[in-house]
Amino acid sequence: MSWEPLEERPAYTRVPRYLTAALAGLPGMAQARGLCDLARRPVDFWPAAAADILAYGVDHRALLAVDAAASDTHVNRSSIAGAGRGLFAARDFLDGELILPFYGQVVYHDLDAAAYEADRTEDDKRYCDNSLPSSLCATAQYWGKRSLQVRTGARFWDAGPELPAAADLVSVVPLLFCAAGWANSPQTGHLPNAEFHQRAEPVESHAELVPSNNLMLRVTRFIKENEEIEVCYGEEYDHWV
Ligand SMILES: C[S@@+](CC[C@H](N)C(=O)[O-])C[C@H]1O[C@@H](n2cnc3c(N)ncnc32)[C@H](O)[C@@H]1O
Repeated sequence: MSWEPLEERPAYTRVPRYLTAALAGLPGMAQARGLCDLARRPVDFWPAAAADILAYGVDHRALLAVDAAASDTHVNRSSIAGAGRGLFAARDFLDGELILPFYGQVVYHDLDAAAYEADRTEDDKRYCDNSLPSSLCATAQYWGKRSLQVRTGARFWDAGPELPAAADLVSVVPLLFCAAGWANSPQTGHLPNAEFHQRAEPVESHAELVPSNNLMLRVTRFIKENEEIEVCYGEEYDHWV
């Protein structure tokens, strides 16, 4: 199976090769067809393509496990009390290593405010591409909790004429199966062992998703096998709500 980008599309507008290749190994012809389709689409169309795949019955937790395993990590109960689940190293990682990509959907408005608007119905509070069935859409509150504010800078991001000009800082909601989206921040008094690293490569206009490999988790000090990977939500990426 070939996973080359569509004609005239830049290389980053693909599902990460390791992910598609691993997913393609899952059983079922329908899944395989769906995964091929996802791999061939530019990143802007992922939400719709992902919905198709999920509709075939792929469990997003299985995809998450595959995504994590492909980067020698796993998602498990956090070592931090009350923090839910977290991201763990499945092998030793050296200082400076790029661990795995953070990819997800860009949301151009204030998730925080939306989550607490009392007069909106539950349906209104769901955020998704129109093509996603509502059962697969996360609520604003869920997205708010898991979103990361990414400073794009004009040179990174030309939001396009139909989007708000203030796309300098956008909320990015990781896809359900993006393992990097499960990294916690260290407890007070503890030091992080990783950071977000944004590649200084311009992103094309109208990008609705942060492409894979644009934003990576990078090791900042030696991480031992089975240690939790913790990242400060920091000055650049300062707002896990
Ligand atoms: C990106 S999510 C990380 C995955 C999350 N632990 C989960 O199970 O969904 C960020 C959320 O994790 C929790 N969290 C992260 N770091 C934490 C910490 N040091 N202490 C307590 N909760 C934390 C907070 O609920 C935060 O909104």
